[in-house]
Amino acid sequence: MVERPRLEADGLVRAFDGRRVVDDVSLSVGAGQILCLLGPSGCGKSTTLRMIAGVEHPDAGAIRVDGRTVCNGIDWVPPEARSVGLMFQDFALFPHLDVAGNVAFGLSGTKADKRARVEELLERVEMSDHIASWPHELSGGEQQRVALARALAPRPHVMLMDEPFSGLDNRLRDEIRDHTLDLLKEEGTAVVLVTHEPDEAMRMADEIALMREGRIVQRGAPYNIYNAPMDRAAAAFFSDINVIEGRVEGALTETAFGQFLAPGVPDGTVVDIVIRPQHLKIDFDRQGRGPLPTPVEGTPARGIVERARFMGGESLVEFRMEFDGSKLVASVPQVFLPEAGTPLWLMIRRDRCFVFPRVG
Ligand SMILES: Nc1ncnc2c1ncn2[C@@H]1O[C@H](COP(=O)(O)OP(=O)(O)OP(=O)(O)O)[C@@H](O)[C@H]1O
Repeated sequence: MVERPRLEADGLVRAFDGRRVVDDVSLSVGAGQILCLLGPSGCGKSTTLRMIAGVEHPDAGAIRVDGRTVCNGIDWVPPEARSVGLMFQDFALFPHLDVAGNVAFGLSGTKADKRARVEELLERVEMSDHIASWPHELSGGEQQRVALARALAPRPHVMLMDEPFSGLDNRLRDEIRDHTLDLLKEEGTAVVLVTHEPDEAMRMADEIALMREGRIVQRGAPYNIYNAPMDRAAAAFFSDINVIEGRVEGALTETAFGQFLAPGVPDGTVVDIVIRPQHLKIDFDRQGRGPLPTPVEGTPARGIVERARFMGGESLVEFRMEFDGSKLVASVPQVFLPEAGTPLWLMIRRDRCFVFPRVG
């Protein structure tokens, strides 16, 4: 039997001043699954989350938690009765309650039951030593861990998180993210996480839903979204990109790097051939001679190094291409800092580039 999703939303719409900021958004999340709503500022991520939480009324659409309708234009279940936990960046702890009091806040049952759940969760977020501390005595990361324990304490079926880690410094953020991920998986909570950071989505998500102007424009596993973006903007959202212009003739585009396939694209269409810096291959050892063309890597083209920078995990080398003076950037996963003015041959992995008809 197929397990029913814990959270389902169908056709959510929300307009402000006649403008649809959420426009027909549907999603479903299973137990222990993390869905990331990813997109630029203002694309409607938070409004979607707020509708699921029940603090914003949709103009249209339905929401179900474990198959129970919590909102559909007729029925309305208030936020506190939806079995939905919330964790936001500025979701502060109650300053007048100690750590135990904060985590116990939403719990019902006997005093002993509540105490047991508080202790269990604090142990899992490694905050047992702080059970009697006050919020102001904790660091930002510690407060975040208590907030996570508090949100999970009532065993919500669905957890909604809006940029929950953005207030933390980098090192702490990675640690807390991993911790949070483990805990959410263990609890089997269905999670919707809102973020505008692709790195965060790649790290946390089982599925990414890419949003743009109120709509989900692409969804899939992080690997698929990264490796098969729907258009140039989707590719550019995840990393810097290089773009080579081409014009289609007979389902092919002729460029200085050889031919690229453009199946189904009408003749005369201008296309963008998009390639990420790590897939632009530098041919290191040719003493001025380019390598022979291959079916996978096409024809080599020569560029002159303009600048090379070491970024820690990679070197970024900027080239001015001889064929048209355009700029291309290659990423090399090691220290590689050629002098400005050095000519080098570049090749493009055919299986790593995307060909999109140019928009606008
Ligand atoms: N209560 C409101 N009244 C009017 N406009 C609103 C209201 N809430 C949100 N908006 C507008 O709706 C659009 C979407 O906002 P939303 O907060 O959902 O975007 P977001 O993708 O979460 O952005 P961010 O990452 O910046 O939080 C924005 O243009 C915002 O100004």
